[in-house]
Amino acid sequence: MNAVAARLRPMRESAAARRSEMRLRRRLAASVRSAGRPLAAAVWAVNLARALSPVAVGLFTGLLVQHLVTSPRDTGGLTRLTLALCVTLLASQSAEILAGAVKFSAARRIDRWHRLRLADLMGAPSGIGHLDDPAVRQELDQAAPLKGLPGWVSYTFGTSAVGQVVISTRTVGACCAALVLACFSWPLALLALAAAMGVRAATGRDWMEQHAVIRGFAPATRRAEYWAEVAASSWSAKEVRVFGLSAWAIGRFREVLAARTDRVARVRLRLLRRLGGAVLVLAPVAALGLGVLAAAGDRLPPGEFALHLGMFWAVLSVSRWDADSYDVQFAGLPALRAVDRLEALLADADPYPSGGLASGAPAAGAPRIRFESVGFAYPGSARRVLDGLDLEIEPGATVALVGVNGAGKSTFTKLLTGLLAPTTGRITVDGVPLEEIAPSAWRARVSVVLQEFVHYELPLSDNVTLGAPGHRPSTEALDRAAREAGTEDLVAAAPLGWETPLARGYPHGIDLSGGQWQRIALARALYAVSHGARLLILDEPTAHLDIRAELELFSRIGDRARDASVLLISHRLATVRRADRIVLLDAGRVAESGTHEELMALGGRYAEMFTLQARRFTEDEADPPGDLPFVPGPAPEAHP
Ligand SMILES: Nc1ncnc2c1ncn2[C@@H]1O[C@H](COP(=O)(O)OP(=O)(O)OP(=O)(O)O)[C@@H](O)[C@H]1O
Repeated sequence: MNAVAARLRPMRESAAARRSEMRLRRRLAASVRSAGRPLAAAVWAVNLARALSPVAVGLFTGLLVQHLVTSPRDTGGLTRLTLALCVTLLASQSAEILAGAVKFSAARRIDRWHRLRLADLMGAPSGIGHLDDPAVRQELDQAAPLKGLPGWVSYTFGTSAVGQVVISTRTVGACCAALVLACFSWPLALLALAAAMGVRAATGRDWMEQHAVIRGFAPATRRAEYWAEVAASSWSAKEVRVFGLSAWAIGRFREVLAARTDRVARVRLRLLRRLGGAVLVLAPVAALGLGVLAAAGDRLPPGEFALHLGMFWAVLSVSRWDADSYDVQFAGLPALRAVDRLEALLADADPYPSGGLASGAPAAGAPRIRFESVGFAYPGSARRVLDGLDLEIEPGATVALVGVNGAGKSTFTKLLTGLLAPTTGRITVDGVPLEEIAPSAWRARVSVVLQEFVHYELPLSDNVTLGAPGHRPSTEALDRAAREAGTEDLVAAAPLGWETPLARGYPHGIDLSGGQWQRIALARALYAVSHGARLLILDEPTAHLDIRAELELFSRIGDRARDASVLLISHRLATVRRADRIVLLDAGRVAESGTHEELMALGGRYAEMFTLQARRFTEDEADPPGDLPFVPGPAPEAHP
């Protein structure tokens, strides 16, 4: 009994897999609705017309031949049948031409809908942990097949959804043709269907193998295309010329392409020999032989024989493996499977799943923040970037966080903003655990200049007011932020003032230097402070500025920073020396903490790093590192 069950299991599994694939195919075809009703209806109608036209052509051809043989003098009947055949052929050609245009428009709209669906999915969690999760990235790549295989075919979710409609309607057409055939001969109808399915299965394996070969080359092709881009792009032009990289980069591109073409050609030849010869030639010939034999034996009148032939070819159309089959197999179905897996993965991706359910919003003033034994490891990594970290940021204080590259300073800011949740320990704001505060409420209290701040290709004003998107933009606040961040000259000189687009591609658009972009990011953060943010996080806020510009900038923003607690991260120790407290991060925890004077007196790592930097400045005869006036002042007693 068990042996029988064991034998049946693979069959049951493959039947279940087929049923699941059919469900996915139905979902794929149904997603054509996202192109809008009229366009979706057009996709179905045009493709149905394409699929049924071989049946109609076969029918009218058979009738015409029969009429020619039986009533050659009936010119009226012959004319009507000829006209019907011509109209059918014309309709068939028109449907072919229309199909391309309809597919293009529908696929674009479906792609837009699909992209928004993925953006909604990825944007739903309030944190960013899932963005770094390799499993999520892999599913996202699979779910968004917008590029296809590099340098080979280009398919998208939209083209594969329309492709599924093409395949479904083609199957309907083939079944209609088989039904017509069955009216005359059931065996022939069955033989034609079997031949069609056999050819499809055999050539399907051929396509799969070819796809596997091309996929195997994908990483090399991607690299080669990157080199071709390096050789010909404006962003790389200077280095390419100075280093003389052009010929080398193009040579790499050619090498990979030649190797790939050679491999694919060999696979295709081998497969064609093995499969093509046997299946593509023998099966149709064998099936057609039946009809020919029947005709030769006078059992089929010529008209019916012509109809048989037409129907036979119509049935065989379902055996075709073309771009649509390819799209569905390698883009549409994998994308839908990946969307399902992505939904499951992201269902519990919120760093604080219960965020905002409890008492909630922090008080209005500068917050008191405590990190209590906080540990953190990135997903997929065993290394604890933070390990038992205890730290308090008092209301209105300026705390500087220093440490070597990779010490975990930026990770600290991600935890502080609730983008990531601690693996162990907890963070509290005014005594309330961060997981009990709604992410949106907490983030309205926080303003940041991140190391990798965003260059928005938007007007200058939007680049600043995005710091407080919930507030009506005010010119007064804009001008103040510009003054404090030192961008007022930039705004005055810009061709359209605040409305100047910060991108070259737009009319009157301008491009900014690294330092100017950094000032814009600062203006954005200060604009947020003037709209209620009470924790200002500055992660290397002046990395692109020279030391004089930095000095001048900090003297300007010192006053503004008085309204908020400030967390300042910088490798320039001269920048941080006037902070209320300097915290040195090492091995995932606070190694040293105190004022500049206290830490220098301690003679530990901070003192060593500061002395090293000071010596370098002295040797370079550059500005001494001692006097940057970043002095937000003592913590106020109470905050309105
Ligand atoms: N998304 C991530 N996934 C996995 N590991 C990460 C990720 N981001 C950072 N890390 C690792 O965490 C450690 C701390 O990185 P972090 O960026 O917080 O350091 P940092 O002190 O800000 O460094 P730097 O001074 O260079 O900016 C590094 O070892 C880094 O490789």
